[in-house]
Amino acid sequence: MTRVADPLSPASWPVSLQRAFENLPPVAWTVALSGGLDSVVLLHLAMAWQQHRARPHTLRAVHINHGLQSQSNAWASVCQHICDRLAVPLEIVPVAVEGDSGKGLEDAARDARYEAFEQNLRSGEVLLLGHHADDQAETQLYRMMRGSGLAGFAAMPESRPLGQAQLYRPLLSQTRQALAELARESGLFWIEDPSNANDHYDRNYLRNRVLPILKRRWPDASERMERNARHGREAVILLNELAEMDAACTVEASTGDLLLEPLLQLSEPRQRNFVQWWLRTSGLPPLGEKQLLNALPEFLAARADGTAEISGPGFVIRRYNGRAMVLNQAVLGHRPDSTLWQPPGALSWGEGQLVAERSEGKGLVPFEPGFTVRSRQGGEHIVLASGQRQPLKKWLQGRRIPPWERAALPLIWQADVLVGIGDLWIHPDYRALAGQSGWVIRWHSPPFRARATGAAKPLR
Ligand SMILES: Nc1ncnc2c1ncn2[C@@H]1O[C@H](COP(=O)(O)OP(=O)(O)OP(=O)(O)O)[C@@H](O)[C@H]1O
Repeated sequence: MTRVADPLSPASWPVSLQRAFENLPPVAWTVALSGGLDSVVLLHLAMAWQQHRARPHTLRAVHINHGLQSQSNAWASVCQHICDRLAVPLEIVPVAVEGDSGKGLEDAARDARYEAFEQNLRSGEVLLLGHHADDQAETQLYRMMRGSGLAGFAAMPESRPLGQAQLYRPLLSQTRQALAELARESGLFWIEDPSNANDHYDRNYLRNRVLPILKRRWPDASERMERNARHGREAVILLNELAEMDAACTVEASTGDLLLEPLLQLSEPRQRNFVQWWLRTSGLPPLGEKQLLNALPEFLAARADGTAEISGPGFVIRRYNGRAMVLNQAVLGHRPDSTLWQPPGALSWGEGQLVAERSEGKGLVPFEPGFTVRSRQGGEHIVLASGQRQPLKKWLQGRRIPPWERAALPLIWQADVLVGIGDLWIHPDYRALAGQSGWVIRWHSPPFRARATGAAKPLR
């Protein structure tokens, strides 16, 4: 960096840094302050920028105290001291990190931190993080070693939504060395995290051992990798746009199910890209490598009414009637025991519910002492309006009701006569007539389609 008198003055910043700050929305900024070099520099730069621009919007800082190290409270005090000197309000947020969540302490702490950021920020606010080019290179290498695919290669975006707020990383184009020089020249102080020296952790190993080797050969390795990451991010955007275009002809608007015929017209890589996008936008985890390469082609090529399925955590993809649908594993295969039911009132039936309301001239004629509700056993018949009998199986097939929904349907019996099926059918001889009151039945079917439990995790 070429410096004029004050190294913190925006006039002496490299153009890339000026541009990054220029691009930040002119709203309230919150700096995520860990007390380490990157975020301490970031806080001073943000302050200098605001003074330089004479912008009236507010600046504050937030420190997340994970309470994981003996010095955690000392870190919080240092952050407080730095902010007091700058007259920047600081909020210290303690979080509980669950070490036994199976993710590893580092990942659990990171998840807790981002959750705390999200809760701490108000709508329209901007959170600034101190990630720099070396963090980006480290993240890219780390994800590449985990085999995270193109999204991993794309590493961290410059900005992304964070709940109702927006997260930005204005230092991504700066190296750690440049930030350290600036901090030293400006007489800033910060804390070195002792755990950064522990090469047992993958990220530290990459930072302390691997990146220095790469930089000896290619001094600008971090900048090159950030360039690659940017290409990766653009490729991710383009692939998402392609999937959105494919969705126009392969997703049934009313149900969100996949239409198999148009999907099969796409090339195999495009099918894979689309299916992953489809799952992600439904808030579900993407398929693993083996499922994507082996199970998916088998599933797509299977007989339309075959038993092919692909399972994921909590969901299963099945096909029926030329469509693929994502089903909620928890509600499949329920066959409740036979139950006596005396309307009015509701009857819980497996994961669904039967409700009866009295009405004039409509619904099922009332019976004392009520009905018996049973699951399908096989071999049942229904009576059509013409008086003809028809096997229930054939009738259900004709209405294109998928097998798992058939199994969950409540069959309503009066003695040994099948008088109703959920709210789909009533025996013609048992319909209430004009002047007669009857039970109008509503069947709230179980939530078969898997719904998102939360939005898909974005790139960090
Ligand atoms: N305890 C913390 N409180 C507030 N902000 C933090 C804290 N830890 C990290 N940050 C923010 O995150 C930035 C990156 O920190 P760091 O490099 O330690 O993260 P990381 O461990 O690589 O994880 P990730 O990059 O996923 O956040 C910091 O510059 C700072 O802005």
